Amino acid sequence: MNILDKIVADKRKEVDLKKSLIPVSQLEQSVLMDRETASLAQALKNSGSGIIAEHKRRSPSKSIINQDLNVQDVAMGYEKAGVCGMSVLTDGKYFGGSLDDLVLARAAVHMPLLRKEFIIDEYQILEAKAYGADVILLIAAVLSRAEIKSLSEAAKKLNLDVLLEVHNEEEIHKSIMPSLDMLGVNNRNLKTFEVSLETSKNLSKLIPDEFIKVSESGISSIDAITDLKPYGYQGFLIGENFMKTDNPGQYATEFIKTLES
Ligand SMILES: O=C(O)c1ccccc1NCC(=O)[C@H](O)[C@H](O)COP(=O)(O)O
Repeated sequence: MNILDKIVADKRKEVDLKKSLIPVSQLEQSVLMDRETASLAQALKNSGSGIIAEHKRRSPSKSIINQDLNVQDVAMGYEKAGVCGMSVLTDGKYFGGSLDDLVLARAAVHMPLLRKEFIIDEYQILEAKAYGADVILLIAAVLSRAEIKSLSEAAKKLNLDVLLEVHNEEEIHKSIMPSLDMLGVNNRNLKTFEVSLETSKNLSKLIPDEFIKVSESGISSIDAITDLKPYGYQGFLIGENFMKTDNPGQYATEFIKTLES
């Protein structure tokens, strides 16, 4: 069983339990359900840097990255740096995140927030909205075309943007549909955890122009971004490179300043 299959098997149990503890009717009472969402796709279109900065305490590939930071400080630092949006990992078991992280970030900033989660059920999309997200992630490797359609359409009904993540050509062909806003190519091989920007480069030509292209994982330098831009990428999701520092917001500020100079 690969890591994604393991994560998803655990997630199914978690979602079933949560559905019995917190019914949909309770999620629907969140004051954040009526909040006007901000579009990450639009922010990326209008941006020179295209940075989406992630809050990530640990990961299956790197174990501990940084457990000493306050998510609100990180969010405010990223917003001040001028990133287009923030990705908040909400999985607890493998990434040390939570929905509390999402709602705390929401309380601290106005920029678009992506709920970075392994979404397999519409319930998690309602949770995303109820806890302050503007964007959800769908991972093609763990969903059928019919699931991608129903989940992305459910997100659009809540005015959430949809970022669909792919790892290969087959996943792109399976997934293309109008209810997606952004196509993210993940550079991390989930069997070996190796990262290669060649994945983004090779798959770029298969992504239709109407979708904003995002390159995800393993981006650790300005050169990487300069290298990817000619392939049509307008978004760059960066986690570990920012989070391994003592002050991710300050680091992101310097990074964006250099990128835009
Ligand atoms: O990061 C991992 O080890 C990982 C393992 C299994 C599934 C997903 C994983 N990461 C989620 C992400 O997509 C990344 O956190 C995100 O793209 C940022 O990557 P990085 O800049 O390399 O931290």
